[in-house]
Amino acid sequence: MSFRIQPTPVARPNRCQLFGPGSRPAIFEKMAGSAADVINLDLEDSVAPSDKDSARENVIKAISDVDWGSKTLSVRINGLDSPYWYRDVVDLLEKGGERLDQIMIPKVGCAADIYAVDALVTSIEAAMGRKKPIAFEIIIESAAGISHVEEIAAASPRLQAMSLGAADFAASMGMATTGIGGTQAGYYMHHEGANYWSDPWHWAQAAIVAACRTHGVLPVDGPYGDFSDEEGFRAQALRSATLGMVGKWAIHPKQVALSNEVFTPSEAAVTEAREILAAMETAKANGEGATVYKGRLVDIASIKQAEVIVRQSEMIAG
Ligand SMILES: CC(=O)SCCNC(=O)CCNC(=O)[C@H](O)C(C)(C)COP(=O)(O)OP(=O)(O)OC[C@H]1O[C@@H](n2cnc3c(N)ncnc32)[C@H](O)[C@@H]1OP(=O)(O)O
Ligand SMILES: O=CC(=O)O
Ligand SMILES: [Mg+2]
Repeated sequence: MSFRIQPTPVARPNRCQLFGPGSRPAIFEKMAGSAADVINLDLEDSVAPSDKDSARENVIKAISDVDWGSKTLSVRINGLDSPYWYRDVVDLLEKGGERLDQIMIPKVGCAADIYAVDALVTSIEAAMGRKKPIAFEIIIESAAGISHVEEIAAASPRLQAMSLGAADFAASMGMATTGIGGTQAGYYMHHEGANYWSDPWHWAQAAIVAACRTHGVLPVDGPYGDFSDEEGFRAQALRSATLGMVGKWAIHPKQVALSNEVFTPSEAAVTEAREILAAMETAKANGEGATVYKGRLVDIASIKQAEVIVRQSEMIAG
């Protein structure tokens, strides 16, 4: 326990982040017309080195030319280990216009990475007289990133969201897989003749959720590469939601509805949460801190659990 109140993350829907390569401007309108809450135009790993400059130009033009509606508009810049990132930041801030909400910093390994981008962004914003400060989101996708996840979550007041990037994470950790997220064939327990698959992403997700919740940042699950496997995506997303994450990336339009469905509290869940709140109101009126709801204990902690679901549902409904 701590006397400090846990900070509340920004109140905006983040159920699905739809990605698209900045080198593929033909899909930008389709992305804008999707049901994703967040759009991520990518300058990083879905863009070939030879296309980096033209992709940046496409993205800068699309920020103002495309009608993004009320979506959160984010651009993933290149990593700090590349020769491209500073030009991404300078051009996005100088030429991108006020519609851009956020930049995503990939492969963050320590708090100083965020400090470096923050310093550059802060200086350009001041020079340009930008009215709306740019928010940050980052990806934890390396051994260094997960090792320093808590200092990273605390690194800047600009930081709104943090994602687990399963592909680069697996590579950095030396994991024996080419799968991007989801069940991994080799990760199972064997007991009395049967195999039981476990979740190799669980510990990293739990570390991200804890760091994010400590510092008021939205925890988000990253990509699920096999976009033909809807049930695999749903299972991964359900595990993430159960663990405290608020949304997931879509790397194909097929995944948007699935993600929205999983990360929107169901009517049944909201009804039950409201009934628990009502039961606790009655308990309070009777001078009790604990009572019974559907044959199980509910107490003052149950109010906070139920409020998580009701608040999420109300925020999504607007
Ligand atoms: C590990 C990471 O870093 S993940 C994040 C970076 N990666 C990305 O951004 C990749 C994003 N996704 C893509 O580039 C593409 O979806 C691909 C390459 C996976 C598949 O592209 P395609 O072969 O065109 O897919 P497919 O033929 O199934 O597309 C179906 C329709 O959806 C459209 N579409 C495809 N991808 C997207 C997208 N990301 N956003 C919006 N629309 C899309 C296609 O244009 C096509 O539209 P149409 O029916 O009007 O012709
Ligand atoms: O950037 C995302 C990842 O999975 O790597
Ligand atoms: Mg990556």
